[in-house]
This record gives sequence, C-alpha cells and structure tokens, in this order.
Amino acid sequence: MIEFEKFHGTGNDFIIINGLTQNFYKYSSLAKSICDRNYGVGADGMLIVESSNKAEIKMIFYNADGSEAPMCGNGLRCFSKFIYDNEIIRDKKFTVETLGGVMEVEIKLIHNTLKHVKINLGNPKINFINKEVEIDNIIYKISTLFIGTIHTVIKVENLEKIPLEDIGNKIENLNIFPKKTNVNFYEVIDENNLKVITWERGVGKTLSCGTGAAATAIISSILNNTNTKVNIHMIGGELEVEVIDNSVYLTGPVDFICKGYFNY
Ligand SMILES: N[C@H](CCC[C@H](N)C(=O)O)C(=O)O
Repeated sequence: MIEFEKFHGTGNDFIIINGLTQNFYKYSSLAKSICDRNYGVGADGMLIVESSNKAEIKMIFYNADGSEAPMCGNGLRCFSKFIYDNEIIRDKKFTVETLGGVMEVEIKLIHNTLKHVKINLGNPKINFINKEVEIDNIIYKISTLFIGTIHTVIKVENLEKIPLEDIGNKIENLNIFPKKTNVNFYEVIDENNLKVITWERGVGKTLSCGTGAAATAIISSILNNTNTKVNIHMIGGELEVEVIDNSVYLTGPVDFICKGYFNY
C-alpha cells in the first residue's frame, strides 16, 4: 500500500507521495496506475518528495501517461502546500530542486491556512516566435519556449472554435519537436487578461497549466504588448503571472482534496 495525498491547483490535479518515508521503485508505472481515472485514483500527474543536495527539497514529476517531465507549475504549487502542511519545511519561503532547475516558492496563509502559493519559474528561453506551420491546410503561427518545461503558444481569435484534442495532439507531435511539446491556445481579452486552453504532453486536455500560463503571458507580452503582469483565465480557474527582469512569477490558489492508501 502506498500512502498518498491528492491536491489541485485551479483544477490541475496531482497525487503527491512522500518518498522520504516510503520506498518504492518504478515511478513511471506507478504514475500510470495511480493517475488512471477509472482503475486508479485519478490525476493529471504524480509528484514525489525526495531529499535534495541542491535545494531544501526535491520534487520529481510524472505525467499521467507515465512520462517524466522536468517541471510543473501547478504541481509545484501543490507540492509546496504538501511540504508545508506536513511540516517537512515550515518556512514561508523555500527552494525546490526540479529537473527544470531550482525553483523558489513562497506560501501565503489566510487565517493560518495555506491557500495561495507563488513560485519563481526563472528565466524563459525562447526557441522561436511566430513560426508558420501548416496543419490540415490551415497555417498556425506558433511560438515555442522553455520555462521549466517546453511550451508552444498560439494566438487565436476565438478559443471556442479550436478543436483542442485534434489540433493539440498534432502540434504536440510535430517532427520539429523530438521530445514533443505542451500546447497552449490563447485569446487576448484586454491588456491585463488572457484566456488560455492547454493541451498537455503526456496528459491531454487539462483544466489549467501553470507553466503554460507563464509561457502564454511571456509570448503575449512580446507579440501583443499585453502587460508584464496579467491574469490568466483557464478552464479551471485564474492564475496570475508577473514577469520581472529575468524571473517569471506564477501565483494562484491550491487545495487539498483527500488522503488515502493506494493498493499497489
Ligand atoms: N500542468 C503543468 C505542466 C506539466 C507539463 C507536462 N505535461 C510536460 O510534459 O512538460 C503546470 O502546471 O505547469
């Protein structure tokens, strides 16, 4: 039996397992089983707590299909609540090692309960902006960058007209992306507000994506002159992204859902 807790950040849901107190192997197949929405607990991803020699704690992250990914913004925000509420670290600011680099987190308490987490995703690395690709006779202008993990961002006029599953999948698997990509479509509401839907590598459609929100805010500020501090409206809720110098800050709510034992 594996003890786990489940959290969500704006509807992006995660299983978190304390690897400091439990030993188990084959994370990839465990992620696939535990994240399965019919035969498992159900989640977009699985996070494991491990000790670190580069930061105060380490987060390991797997997508629901069992693939390992370097970073997850909403996942890191949920992970921070797990760490604080389980008294693994009791400071309001701490550092977390991920495969995408060491990230700074800052927790926010409301009446002594951890409700919001702000994370610093570091410095984005832009691969290309507005590259034209043709899919099913339609030209899409895609922009790709690395912000903890790989994201492709595409501006559209009307999100409701986007067949996310079909086109998200095709862009994820374009041969210019040997390791695939996460895909975000966005609409500009005004200079302070963007609406975003995300197709995640290794998961599919999710209700929210933290690094995707950050990636979209960065590309939109370059292409549309939207502000460097914006609200990102995702299906599952709202996130705030702020770009200051070479850092991208992501802030939003996190919630504990349940705790239990997985039969594995
Ligand atoms: N949902 C996550 C991103 C997961 C990225 C993952 N699907 C990948 O393969 O890179 C977030 O909140 O940032």
